[in-house]
Amino acid sequence: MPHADTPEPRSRLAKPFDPTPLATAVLVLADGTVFRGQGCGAEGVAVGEVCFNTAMTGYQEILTDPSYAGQIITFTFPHIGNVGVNPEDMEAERPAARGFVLREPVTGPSNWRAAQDFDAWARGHGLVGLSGVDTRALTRAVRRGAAPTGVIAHNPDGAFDLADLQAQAAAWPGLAGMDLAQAVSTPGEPRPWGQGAWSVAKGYAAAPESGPHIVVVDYGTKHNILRNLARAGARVTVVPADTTAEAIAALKPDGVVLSNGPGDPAATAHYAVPTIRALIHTGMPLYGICLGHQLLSLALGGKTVKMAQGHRGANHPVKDLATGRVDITSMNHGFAVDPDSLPADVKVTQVSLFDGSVCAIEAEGRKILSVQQHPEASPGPQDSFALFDRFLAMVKS
Ligand SMILES: NC(=O)CC[C@H](N)C(=O)O
Repeated sequence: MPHADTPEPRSRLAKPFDPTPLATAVLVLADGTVFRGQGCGAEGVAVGEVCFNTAMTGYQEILTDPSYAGQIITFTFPHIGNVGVNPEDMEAERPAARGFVLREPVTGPSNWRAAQDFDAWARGHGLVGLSGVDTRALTRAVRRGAAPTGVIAHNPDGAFDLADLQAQAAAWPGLAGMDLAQAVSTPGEPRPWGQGAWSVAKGYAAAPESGPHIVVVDYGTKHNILRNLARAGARVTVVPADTTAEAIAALKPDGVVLSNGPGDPAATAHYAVPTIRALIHTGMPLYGICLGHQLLSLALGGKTVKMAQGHRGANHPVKDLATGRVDITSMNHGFAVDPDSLPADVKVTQVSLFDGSVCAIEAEGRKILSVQQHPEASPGPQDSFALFDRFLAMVKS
């Protein structure tokens, strides 16, 4: 009971969190927890691993990062939509994420770069969304449940069979053991980056036609990795995830980049590791980013594990063990390299200051650059771009 002298709440903040009578979307976790809110983006049902990203900017880049295949992304930053969406900020042709969860209704765009409204864009891409959720409570539930499975259902009529949605969530197998790289990889033949309709038509600077030739094995590469390689002076060719070492060698690369990508690295290993091992054997300079770093570690004899808490955000401090320098990085991973599994000639060179997990490795006597972070993701905003130049210097040395 309130005290008789308690003043009436005056501010808007004192209103109940979700006063809307009809929930037009729900998120149901496998354990039966239900979050109600307002639907946005596409109507329909989407199932996947529920994760959260703490970045304050870059929602379009996050939603179009192919590494999010099979996932529902909770944005802990409340204002999503304020800069709209535009063709230059796509990290892939289309989003691979399953859906998204927001605190506030989608904010209308107010930015000179905005080409489209976020809500309409999400609808057009079939991304099922939910707003009006207490994302702090959901984030805590995700942390407690170690990446739970969930189902988002968006139906303007507000009719939901919660038991059925929970059953769908419970039946989803989870990301552990799932190979998703092939599903998002470049299909078909090797493609030059920076020439032709794929990139120039979008207004990206053309890649140089000379310079070191870098082959990117596309396990779900973000376009900004390709742009950064081109910026650093490389001629770039993108090949499908299951390309053999012989087919890569036939392209006569000066170095090979193993890209980021979705799913469980151990499930992708059966076709990726033989290729990477053969490349290591030839002495080819290799640069592994995120999933690529995990696959490189597997190829060197290590193991990967599913993390209790994934890392997704733009302010993840990483310490270099040799120099003591700390970089603020962008991260997006739910698996990590097990440091105890690495053979004696492979050293951990960088660790996360959040949980001590492996952030970079070095292999004795080999031209290998291998990082868990996303150096192309502009966290600082340019702190990590130098890694691309470092790789090209390694290629030329
Ligand atoms: N961004 C990535 O490449 C992610 C790698 C891997 N799918 C993970 O979740 O750990």
